[in-house]
Amino acid sequence: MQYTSAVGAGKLRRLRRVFGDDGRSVFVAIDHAAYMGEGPPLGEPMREIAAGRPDGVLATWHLARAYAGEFARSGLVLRVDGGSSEIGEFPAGDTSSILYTVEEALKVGADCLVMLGFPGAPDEEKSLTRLARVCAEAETVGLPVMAEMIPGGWGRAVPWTVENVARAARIGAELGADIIKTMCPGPPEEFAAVAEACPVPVVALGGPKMDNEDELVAVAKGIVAAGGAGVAFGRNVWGAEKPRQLVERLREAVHGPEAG
Ligand SMILES: O=C[C@H](O)COP(=O)(O)O
Repeated sequence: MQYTSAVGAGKLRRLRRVFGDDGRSVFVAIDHAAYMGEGPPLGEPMREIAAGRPDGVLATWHLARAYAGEFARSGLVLRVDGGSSEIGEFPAGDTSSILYTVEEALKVGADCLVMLGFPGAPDEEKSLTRLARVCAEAETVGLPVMAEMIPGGWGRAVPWTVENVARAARIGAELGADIIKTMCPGPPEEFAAVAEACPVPVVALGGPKMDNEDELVAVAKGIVAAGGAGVAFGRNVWGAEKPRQLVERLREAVHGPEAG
């Protein structure tokens, strides 16, 4: 029998809570209302998402508490940065802080933490320092961290090139993150360069709502085919007419037919 440290075992168990046996995951992001303006509708739509059995949900403190029962079978990825309602997708300047300690996150049942990193932004040192500090602290209690890496462009006009997204993902991993969430820089095939460059699993974020669900499901399939570990979609799921069915379709796209 081979023993691992207690915190190592804790991290392993928590990572298993947010990934399937195949090492892939369908995360649903429901944390928008705290910092991105419009957020997911409460009540029945939340229960609908939960009924689709996402592998994990990216949630705020409130949603983690309010829907603890509904999402008990999905891993909880707690948003720990924020404190400004102007963070959005493209911050003019970094106004974010760390809101919760790792102990508080454990109390609410977090299996993982999520926070943003903006490498290549003019004030990148703020978010990258926060990320590194939280990763180091979370490591001491065996709590994984998902870094949402949004490249700022390193002074160039077009920030989301394949090279920049791959570089951003790698930076997140180097600073200590266990999972990277980042954008797909173009067609899903291009995610291969991002996944290959990164030593930890990378999942693709969703972005604004698409008109066609078939296309969204095809993107999820393409991400996995390109070596991505899955998807973390928000608006496209909670904005769907039938969120439960969409989560099931995404599960099938990411994990294969028996998972749907
Ligand atoms: O955690 C929040 C997400 O980054 C936003 O998700 P979304 O772009 O798929 O709506």
